[in-house]
Amino acid sequence: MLPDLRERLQATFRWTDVGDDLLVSDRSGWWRDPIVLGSVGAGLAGLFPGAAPTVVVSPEVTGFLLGPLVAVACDAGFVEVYRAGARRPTAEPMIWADVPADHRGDAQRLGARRALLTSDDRVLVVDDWASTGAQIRALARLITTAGATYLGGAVIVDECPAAVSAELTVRGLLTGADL
Ligand SMILES: O=P(O)(O)OC[C@H]1O[C@H](OP(=O)(O)OP(=O)(O)O)[C@H](O)[C@@H]1O
Repeated sequence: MLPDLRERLQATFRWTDVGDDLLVSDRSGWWRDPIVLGSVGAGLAGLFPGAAPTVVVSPEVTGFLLGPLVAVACDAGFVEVYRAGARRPTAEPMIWADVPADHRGDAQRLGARRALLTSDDRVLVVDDWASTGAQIRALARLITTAGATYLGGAVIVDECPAAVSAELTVRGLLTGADL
């Protein structure tokens, strides 16, 4: 299944030329494609065979689409991670982790509801893309601060430097070079 999924992810991805020699990724074709949507959850879960996560954690916004697909494939639950300032504050107590600079060079704070992660949890971070790894690094810190076990990061595209992927146990279905 995996070679077909990889090919399908490549076939349904586009770069959009926004001028000034700048290309931005258009990932919407992945979600529009029933085959990708139906198989990407199991595909990402399969990057961590035997890991048996109890919870999948993903940042908004794309992670809210992708994370639950992986959670279902793992028989795990799902916890949302919000970006500070992106919406009205969450009412429940939160646990936060700072991202000094993301792939755009912007600082961020990522937060999850404190009560949803416990020392019994084995947590898999899921996202569509890892670029510098800064957000996954912050999420790993958030998870361990909560007392839970960080298993790694499963992403569709891993374009982190190899040392960063190894440090953070990031595994991808595709590399940046595949696109
Ligand atoms: O490895 P990093 O440098 O931390 O970058 C990775 C992040 O960048 C993208 O998010 P984006 O900010 O584009 O938000 P989105 O989820 O709304 O697409 C992607 O979905 C990851 O969350």
